[in-house]
Amino acid sequence: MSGDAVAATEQSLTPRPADDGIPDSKDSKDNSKSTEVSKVVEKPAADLLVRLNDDPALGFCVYAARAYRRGERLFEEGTALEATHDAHKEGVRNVYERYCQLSAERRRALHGSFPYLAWANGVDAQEAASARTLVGSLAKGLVIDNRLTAADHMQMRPDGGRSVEEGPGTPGSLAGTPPKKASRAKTALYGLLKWPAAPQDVPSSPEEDAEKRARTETLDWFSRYAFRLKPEASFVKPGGNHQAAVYLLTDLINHRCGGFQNCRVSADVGTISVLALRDIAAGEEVTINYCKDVKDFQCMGECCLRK
Ligand SMILES: C[S@@+](CC[C@H](N)C(=O)[O-])C[C@H]1O[C@@H](n2cnc3c(N)ncnc32)[C@H](O)[C@@H]1O
Repeated sequence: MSGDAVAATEQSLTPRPADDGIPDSKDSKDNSKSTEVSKVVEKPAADLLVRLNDDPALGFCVYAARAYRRGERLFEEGTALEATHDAHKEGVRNVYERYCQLSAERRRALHGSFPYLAWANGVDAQEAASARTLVGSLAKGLVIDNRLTAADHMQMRPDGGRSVEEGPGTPGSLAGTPPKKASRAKTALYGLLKWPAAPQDVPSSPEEDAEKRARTETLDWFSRYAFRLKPEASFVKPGGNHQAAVYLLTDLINHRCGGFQNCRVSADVGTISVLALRDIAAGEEVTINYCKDVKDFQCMGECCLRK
């Protein structure tokens, strides 16, 4: 993968306009019914486990639960949210609208993977953590470790340094400390991204304030996590607007500098795969290289800590 947050995928994608890639409960055979989630999780870890790292700075980490051979696919998953997202054109960004159009179940799954998104949209932290099992039930061929409690979850995701202007209990406010959000080097690509400031002289209701914040933060979250899809795979032809997408699990894979990563991503119609670049041992952390030339990003992987 190249680039920071919204990185171009290695292969062309053909987006599915009416579908964000996660199978609906009704059309999946195996599948996303929450009653079956525990069965899936109880099985021996066939493919992959997601666990929290002990290091609070890194947040989620993805670990291989068995050995993989070079070239082998670790897992594949559908797109969790796809949107039109062009850094230069405010009018064509539809991230928040696409998020709101998702079914409640799909939004819940996103909250499970992305506590920051949950916070931005006023979702209770415990509720967001409990939704993590959905990641396992919606993504294909994945086994998710759901043994961690919501408390563990929040301990591992401390305040990312953002202040909450309104205190708990204020009407329309989002109580609590926002979970840390990713700050990949994608900011270089989407540095121009700024939601227009609200006019100061127009009084707004608490509800309007809450929605304004949800819009701003949802867009910010997306710009940091989304993979930018190649132009030829966009709804709009090359030279037009950019499509970008987030994935429930692939987005939780941490970075290692060039030569130290053990995987790469490869995108196909509505899905993304994670492929082993070399043999991977059971228990090893799955890593990718976010970008060849990562700026404004202090790598805390062993590749840099050893230096
Ligand atoms: C795409 S997310 C990866 C999943 C992330 N651990 C999480 O819980 O959301 C990218 C973020 O993870 C953290 N991260 C990943 N790899 C890192 C590394 N090598 N050094 C420092 N931070 C890293 C940074 O906060 C980065 O902004």
